Amino acid sequence: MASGKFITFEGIDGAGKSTHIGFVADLLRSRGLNVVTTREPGGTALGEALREVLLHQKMHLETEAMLMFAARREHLAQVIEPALARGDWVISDRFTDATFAYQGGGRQLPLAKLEALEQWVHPHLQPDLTLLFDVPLEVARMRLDATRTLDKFEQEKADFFAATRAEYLRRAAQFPQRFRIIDATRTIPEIQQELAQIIAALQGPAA
Ligand SMILES: Nc1ncnc2c1ncn2[C@@H]1O[C@H](COP(=O)(O)OP(=O)(O)O)[C@@H](O)[C@H]1O
Ligand SMILES: Cc1cn([C@H]2C[C@H](O)[C@@H](COP(=O)(O)OP(=O)(O)O)O2)c(=O)[nH]c1=O
Repeated sequence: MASGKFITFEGIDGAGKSTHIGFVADLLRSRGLNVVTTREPGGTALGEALREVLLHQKMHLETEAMLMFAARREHLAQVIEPALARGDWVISDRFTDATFAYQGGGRQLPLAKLEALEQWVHPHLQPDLTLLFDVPLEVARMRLDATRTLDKFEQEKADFFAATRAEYLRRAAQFPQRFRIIDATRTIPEIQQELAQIIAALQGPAA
């Protein structure tokens, strides 16, 4: 059986990543592949309950980081690992890079602590492809303001998002083999055209 791949979507709030998840999933499904779409924090009943707490309650920074990884542990056990074991493709709206970017970059938690949690929770698994939707802060903020009531993270100030974005870009440079930086200031059709090319290259001609 062909083995499925694990694709993650990342970026600061308002970059536009959620807009494109359905497009990429449909692209893969149209080629006969089984695709599971999911999100973090969340993806399981417990994970969604933790998401409610994480997005709306104030807490110690280390509690926040550990709850992100607790939700992830459940998500891996219940959704991601079984799907990959079946040969399905998995698309997750955020994964561990988000913890490095938000809790590490944005909130300045030492990265070594996050690396320790990562080693604990998924020592042997990394995404096959991480699509980093990158936009300047002002663009992201404008897109967010236009659409919704802001949660705990979305209410953070510009310097928080500058540090979050910088950590995402630092990780993209650190792991160039799995990251693709998407210039998300472009129009949705332009971005979709690039996504289609990236997915075609990932999938290979024979699939
Ligand atoms: N390339 C784009 N150009 C203009 N608006 C966009 C673009 N991509 C997304 N949007 C809009 O920006 C808002 C935030 O997009 P969303 O995908 O929810 O962001 P994210 O998931 O990264 O927080 C939505 O209203 C969406 O329609
Ligand atoms: C997965 C993850 C998300 N987050 C934050 C980023 C987002 O602000 C928030 C929820 O992510 P997201 O689902 O992208 O929000 P929305 O549905 O509003 O677009 O959680 C972290 O701070 N650390 C993490 O590890």
